[in-house]
Amino acid sequence: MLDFNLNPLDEYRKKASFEWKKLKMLLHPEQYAKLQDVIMEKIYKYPEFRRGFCPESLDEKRRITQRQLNIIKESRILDREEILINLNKMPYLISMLTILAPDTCIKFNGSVDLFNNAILALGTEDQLHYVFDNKEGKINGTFCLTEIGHGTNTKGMQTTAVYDIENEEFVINSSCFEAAKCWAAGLSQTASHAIVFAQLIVKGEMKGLHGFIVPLRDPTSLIPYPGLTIGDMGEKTGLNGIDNGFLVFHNYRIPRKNLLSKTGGVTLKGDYITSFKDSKKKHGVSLGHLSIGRTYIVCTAAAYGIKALTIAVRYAAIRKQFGPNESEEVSIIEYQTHQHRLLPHLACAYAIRIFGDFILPSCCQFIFDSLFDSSDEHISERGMEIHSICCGAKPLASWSIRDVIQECREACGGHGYLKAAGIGDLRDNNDANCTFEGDNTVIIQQTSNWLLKFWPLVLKQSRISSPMSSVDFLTSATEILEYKWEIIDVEQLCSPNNLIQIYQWLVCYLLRETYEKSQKAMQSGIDPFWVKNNHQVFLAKNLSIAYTQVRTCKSIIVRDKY
Ligand SMILES: Cc1cc2nc3c(=O)[nH]c(=O)nc-3n(C[C@H](O)[C@H](O)[C@H](O)COP(=O)(O)OP(=O)(O)OC[C@H]3O[C@@H](n4cnc5c(N)ncnc54)[C@H](O)[C@@H]3O)c2cc1C
Repeated sequence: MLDFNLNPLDEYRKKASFEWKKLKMLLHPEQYAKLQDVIMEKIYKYPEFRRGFCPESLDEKRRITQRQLNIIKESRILDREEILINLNKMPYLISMLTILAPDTCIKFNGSVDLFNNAILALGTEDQLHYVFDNKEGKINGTFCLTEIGHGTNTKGMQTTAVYDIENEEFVINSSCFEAAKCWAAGLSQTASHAIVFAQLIVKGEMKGLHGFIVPLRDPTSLIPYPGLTIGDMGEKTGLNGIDNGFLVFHNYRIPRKNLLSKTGGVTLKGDYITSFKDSKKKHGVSLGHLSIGRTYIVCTAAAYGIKALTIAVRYAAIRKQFGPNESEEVSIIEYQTHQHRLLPHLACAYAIRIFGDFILPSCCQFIFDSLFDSSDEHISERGMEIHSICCGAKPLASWSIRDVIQECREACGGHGYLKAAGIGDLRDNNDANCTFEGDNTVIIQQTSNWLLKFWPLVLKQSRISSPMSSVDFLTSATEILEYKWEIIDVEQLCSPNNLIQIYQWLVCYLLRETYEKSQKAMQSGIDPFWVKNNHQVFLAKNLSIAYTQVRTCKSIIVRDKY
């Protein structure tokens, strides 16, 4: 590892109480540093990855993003088969691409991963060719769930797919403007195929939300097919290389075989079939598959935060204001307030980065096992657990990094507000992390809902264990709640084991409080919908956060366990 060239940061680099090379090796083991070089060599030869500082038009941004996406597909950098050889390299790739080409990295997630994973999770073997075609760049995917009228409430979605027995086709319609699909990445200009979620209607009966593979445009000319109105969402606060669009269906027909029918299919004669026996199992597995985007977000958020902190900490070492006398000014990093503002965020970004190193490979491993290894009897429970961890991890990471970036911006004063400082773009890009793949405030409720199922087992004094062991400590919940700490100094307080014990106590406490208060409210006749709503702010939301913090701390301590 090369030393830095002489530069104005040397004064502070020399003062470090640790060896920076050792720390770097811990975070970036040599094999990944080499991988980074290999990838840079692969893609840096393309001018699309060497961009200047000139502002680009919206069209140009989008053209470059699509070109970059094609290059990533062609060079197979994020190819599933490549990654399966060493799952741990995935977070490094995502972090690197997030810094190099954030829009492209996010577009890859929407148009390749979400599209392909929906087919792998919900589709059948005959539909796998779409996955390969998408990977090879023969088609471009997009994922259309959100509608104008309903985003997080998927049950309320109004796009319909009615089965036409005579023609063996589904007829898709947007019943009103509110049913228009919106936001999907790549939909506006580049996607040739979409995964569309619509209410399935068979013989006049509603069968609930189902996924369909819908051809949108000719893959070569990219001209939309008749029966569709496709438009653009317009310029966004960030990530403008991505062509997010909207879509309205007018009696649009697709073949019967385009229904993703792993959990429920329709026969030629229009009978709805579903394997009730293991539908619960399939649900858990599907949720696990669809978690991958949230694990990406943990890694992209960490990468944004680390970049913002690098800028702010370096700036703090160079920037001088005030001093003990008129002739001497000191670097702003010397100010207690400045350290207090930046250093906890630095620790937080490290923690999220390491958590990403754990959660993304865990999710990839889960997807791999669920597809190719039938020996895991608990695969469905594992899917549920991955889903529950990710529904806490995405909010924790994106909210924390939102605060990290904002503090970094302010810590750089007026210069931090310049476009050229780069912090504003990081803030705008991370902002979307709080909303897409499920709004933070809403998805975090999935984590607490899952945790609440374990409290009755605590009351029965049953042994609690889960495939990824994230709730095993609840077996000792009663003893944990009795813990008394005799901590004498900060060092002891911050020892990893103490921190985990403290967070575990908090999880047990919040779990007991949320459960007991909800039960009491329910017994008094309050509707379960309002009971859940009324216990979010001080209980359920904090419960999910504390549980995710336990997982984060554990991934730091035992980062090589998984
Ligand atoms: C850049 C970007 C890219 C996107 N890409 C895609 C894509 O590729 N495909 C796709 O299908 N969608 C995509 N989306 C849409 C995204 O998934 C939705 O915006 C998101 O799910 C939130 O839905 P909504 O916008 O309808 O917000 P709403 O659900 O209307 O939420 C609005 C507010 O109400 C609050 N709220 C809602 N319900 C509750 C509740 N029960 N309890 C408490 N508070 C609540 C939320 O916290 C939120 O603050 C994208 C969005 C963005 C910004």
